[in-house]
Parts: sequence; structure tokens; C-alpha cells
Amino acid sequence: MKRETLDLHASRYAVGLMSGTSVDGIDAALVQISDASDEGVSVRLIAFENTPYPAAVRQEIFDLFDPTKATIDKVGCMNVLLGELSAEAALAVIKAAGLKPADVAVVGSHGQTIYHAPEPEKRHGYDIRYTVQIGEGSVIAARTGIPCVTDFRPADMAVGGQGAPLVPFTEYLLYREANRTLLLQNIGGIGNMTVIPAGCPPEQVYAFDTGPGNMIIDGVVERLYPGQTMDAGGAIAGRGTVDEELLELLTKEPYYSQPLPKSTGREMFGSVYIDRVLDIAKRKGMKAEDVVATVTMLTAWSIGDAYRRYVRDRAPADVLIVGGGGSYNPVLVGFLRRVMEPMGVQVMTQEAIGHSSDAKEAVAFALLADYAMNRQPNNLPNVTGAARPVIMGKISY
Ligand SMILES: Nc1ncnc2c1ncn2[C@@H]1O[C@H](COP(=O)(O)OP(=O)(O)OP(=O)(O)O)[C@@H](O)[C@H]1O
Ligand SMILES: CC(=O)N[C@H]1[C@@H]2OC[C@@H](O2)[C@@H](O)[C@@H]1O[C@H](C)C(=O)O
Repeated sequence: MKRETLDLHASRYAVGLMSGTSVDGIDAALVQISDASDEGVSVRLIAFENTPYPAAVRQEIFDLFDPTKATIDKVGCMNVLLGELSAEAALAVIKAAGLKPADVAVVGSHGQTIYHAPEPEKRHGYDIRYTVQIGEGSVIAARTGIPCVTDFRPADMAVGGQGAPLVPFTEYLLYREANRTLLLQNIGGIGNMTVIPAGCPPEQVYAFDTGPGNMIIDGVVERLYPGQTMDAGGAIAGRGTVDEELLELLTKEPYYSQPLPKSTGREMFGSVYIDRVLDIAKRKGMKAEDVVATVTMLTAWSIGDAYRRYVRDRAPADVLIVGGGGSYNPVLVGFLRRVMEPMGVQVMTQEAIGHSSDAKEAVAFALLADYAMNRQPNNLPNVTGAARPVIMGKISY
């Protein structure tokens, strides 16, 4: 990962855009990237903005998660609309930083995943893995006048990788420590964990999706409390009691014991899954707040279970650093402490160590785009399962 092409200490501005599996809006980070004299870079967050999606747009995006509804005209149209909204988000964060578009070297935009199929399917004798992120880079480049890198995941999948998770590459660059083994746990729609052993080289970093993050919590709350899209502050779960029987049943989901590398998404923990949970809860006559408390505990349990199964013996960790929207749910973080601390792992939030939970993924896509522009590999093959390092991202000038 050593940078070869750049002047040491040269610095430039980049924008990173992320629209995650929760579909809550577009996160935009403006960062200053400087090359360090040793391996890697340093990144300073200058400005961060979240632009929520209008409710009708959010609904139309959700409709695209159902392959029977995602007709090609709707996907094509939303691809361009999200390009427009992404360009506006980029321009807004540039303005918030007191800069002009001409000051910015690159925009890296993850886009919105609408389908992710990382396991190979045999088609006409070929192993096919595919993933679809929309938010047209040509539109972002045209509106901002800045080169834009999009569509990061397919390059990793083309060489046998899962195309996810990608953020561990930048987490290694920005968080590694000489003396502590870190677990970076993102709790967005999906939960994902990055393991960074103390003083390790990049080949020893590994990461995987632990399972649901807030996706089930959000899904259950939306159905049981019409008009609410999340359990803000964990207020509902805080009033409820975990139903051990339902929890036990939900922990049997085969994904949790599937071997690494693995990644998951709305295809597994989306609306069909929510229907199933709510059916069982109804048959048991459960109170709404108990259902929310139980699925909140399920997320915490899945993280602890993943640590026990895939990490503890290989890289006993000192600390688990929680990021993503789930870090704003104190009941979830409390459950996580209850699960992790008996195993000797301290639980902290990104904010507690001086980073931003909200901005982390957007920052990552700014840095991944910077690598792409410099024609430098930006995947971690041992994380995604790819056969080799590749340069991910397609450039719209
Ligand atoms: N104040 C809060 N209280 C409780 N939960 C919150 C709060 N703020 C955010 N969340 C949760 O975090 C979710 C959004 O998290 P985030 O923005 O990290 O997800 P994402 O980036 O869309 O997902 P992913 O990382 O899986 O792609 C919301 O849908 C909600 O469930
Ligand atoms: C296919 C896809 O969009 N995956 C997301 C999702 O959201 C969290 C988790 O599942 C992670 O695997 C990934 O995103 C982050 C940004 C990543 O690639 O690191």
C-alpha cells in the first residue's frame, strides 16, 4: 500500500459521499488528504453534512430493493436522480467548508446499493457475482466540474472478491495502533466488524459483516409505530424486555455461522425477514416494545457471537469502537457492553476517540477515490476474498 507516485506531504481536498443500507440520506465529507512519509496517509475532516432523502424518494429507493419492482426504466431513472442529489450534497459540503469546487481534486461516491449478490451463481458455465450501486458519476462530475469516482465494488468482485466490506482498507490506514488490537464495529443498516491486530501489516486485517445492524430494529419500528423510522435514542427498547425465547429462535439464522469471508444485506434481513419476526411475535402475543428490545439485543448478540466465533482465538481484542448510526442508540450500546465486556473487550464510540461516527464511511470513499485517481490498489484481498489487489472505482472526468 506504499504510495509511490505522490510528493511526500503533498495535500489535496477530496469529497466522499455515502448512501448506506438504511437509506436515510446522503452523507458528505470534505477531507484534506496528506501523504505521510511512511506507508499511507493522514486525513483531516474539514466538513460533514447529511442531506436526508425526501420521503417519496426514500420510498422509491426501497421499491427498487424488490427485484420484481425494480424495472430497468425505474433503475435508470433513479440512477440519474441520485446523481443529481449526490452532486447537490457534494456542492453543499464544499460550501460548508468555505471552499470552491475548483479547490477539490476528486469526489468519491459510493452510491446506493440496490442489490448485492456476492456468492457465485453458475450462469452458462460462468461464475457470476454481481452488485448494483446507483447514483450516476457522470452527472456528479458534470454538475460539480470535479472528477468523480463511483462503482467501487465490481472491480473486487471481478477477481473473486465479495465486493465488501471496503472500508477496512481505510480503517487500517487511519486507525491502526502498535499496542492495541482494535475491533471497529460499524452499526449502520448492516453491522460490520474490522479486526486490526496490534502492529499488524495490512495482510493481517480482516473484516466481515456481523449481520443486521439497525435494519431489523428500523423495520420493526416502522411497522409497529407508524410514522417512526427508527428507535430514536433507544427510547422504545428501553421500555421493553428482551424475550429470550424469540431471541434464541432468531440466533439460529444460518448467516451467523457461515464461514468467512462473508457479507450480507437487505436481501437477507429486509422486509421478508421483518414479516417473519412480526408473525412470530404476534402469535406469542408480545408487546411492541418487547419486540423492539429483543431485536436490539439480537444485534448486540450477533456482534458478540461473531467475536467469539471468528476473532477471539485469533486476535484477542482490547477494545471495540462502535460507529455508524447505532452508536446513537444507548440501549444498543449498553447491550453491546453487556455482551463484550465479560470477554475482556472494552466498548467505546468513535466520538470517544475523537472521530465522527457519522462521517466515517463518507471519509473512506474520499480516500478510496484518491487512491483510484493515483492508480493505486485500494482493496484488501484478505478481507473481501479477492484473488489479488485491484484498483476499484470508475472515473467520470
Ligand atoms: N439518534 C439515534 N437513535 C437511535 N438510532 C439511531 C439514531 N441515529 C441513527 N440511528 C440508527 O442508525 C441508522 C443509520 O445508520 P447509518 O447512517 O450508519 O447507516 P448506513 O450508513 O445507512 O448503513 P450501512 O453502514 O449499513 O450502509 C438509522 O436508520 C437508525 O436506525
Ligand atoms: C454491498 C454493500 O453496500 N454493503 C455495505 C453494507 O453496509 C454495511 C456493510 O453492508 C458493508 O459490507 C457495506 O458497506 C461499507 C461501506 C463497506 O463496504 O465497508
